[in-house]
Amino acid sequence: MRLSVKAPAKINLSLDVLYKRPDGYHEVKMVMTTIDLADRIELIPLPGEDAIRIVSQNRFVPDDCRNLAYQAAKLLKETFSIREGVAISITKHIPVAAGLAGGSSDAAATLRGLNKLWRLGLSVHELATLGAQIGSDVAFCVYGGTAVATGRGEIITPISSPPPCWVVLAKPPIGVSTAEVYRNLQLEHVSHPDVDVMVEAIERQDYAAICRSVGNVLEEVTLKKYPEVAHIKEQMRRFGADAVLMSGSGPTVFGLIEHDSRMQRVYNGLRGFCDQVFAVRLLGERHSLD
Ligand SMILES: C[C@](O)(CO)[C@H](O)COP(=O)(O)OP(=O)(O)OC[C@H]1O[C@@H](n2ccc(N)nc2=O)[C@H](O)[C@@H]1O
Ligand SMILES: Nc1ncnc2c1ncn2[C@@H]1O[C@H](COP(=O)(O)OP(=O)(O)OP(=O)(O)O)[C@@H](O)[C@H]1O
Repeated sequence: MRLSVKAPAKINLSLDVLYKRPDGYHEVKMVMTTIDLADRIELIPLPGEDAIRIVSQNRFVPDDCRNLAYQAAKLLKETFSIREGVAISITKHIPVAAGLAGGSSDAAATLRGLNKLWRLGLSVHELATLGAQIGSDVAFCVYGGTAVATGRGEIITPISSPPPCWVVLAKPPIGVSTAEVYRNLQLEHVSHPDVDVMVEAIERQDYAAICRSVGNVLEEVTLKKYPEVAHIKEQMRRFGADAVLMSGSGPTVFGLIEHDSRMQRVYNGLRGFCDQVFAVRLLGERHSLD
């Protein structure tokens, strides 16, 4: 039996960093939500072969132990002494190194899928705890939907999904190192978004208040190094997006837009000067994962 699993991207509607921890990670508080831009993971059993193989046509995706989906399969195999092999075919739609948690979502989808394929019977919480060993964003990606993430990002509290809207994404042709962005963050010099105000706006289903409350403390770091990200933000605003923000450590910028005609204008406008532009719906709900 082969299994197909959807691996959606995330955006950070609000991202605050509280302090740097003794273990080198940063304590964060953020609101994350899934969007309908997804990789497709296929899990294919390898009878009589105790191996993990990664298959991908995308030249930016490693096909060895550096791949986060590989690490997810290895973690389950080792933790539960599984002697079965699996090929993991990854069809990439999420841009790589974009701030959209593409690799993390592939790892999370692999955990969810192998839990079924190998009949492990693990709960979402157990899968998320395992996922956190692979990367800070993996726990959220296991849950999907909309959640507040705290700790280094691995403590997940699901919340209501925001009201539906369009999300237009634009990624300039640069890759950003998450570690470097955190390293260059000067906490005493940045303005902090109010994550609680965002959560309340979502709970009230107040679209205008959600748009007013978006904020990302990492934005200043990436904008300073890559002026093209600031340019995309300006253009997205000019074309009429209701709210504009960089996702995660960047460089992808997203715009929230309520009306179809406005979405079309923003999308077409950005296509004029940016290669990677997507217009997708906010998923927000957990049941949209499979
Ligand atoms: C920027 C975000 O994508 C927002 O959702 C995440 O905070 C980053 O999550 P991620 O890419 O899964 O990050 P990891 O792979 O765990 O860590 C990459 C590097 O980012 C830094 N890092 C990450 C998370 C965190 N809370 N504090 C950090 O300082 C660390 O230097 C770490 O070595
Ligand atoms: N399955 C995967 N898909 C894409 N990249 C992967 C994968 N596994 C490992 N990688 C590596 O991870 C690096 C970061 O890619 P990814 O797309 O996950 O970044 P990101 O979206 O910025 O992540 P985050 O938002 O979690 O910080 C890539 O440069 C690539 O070498």
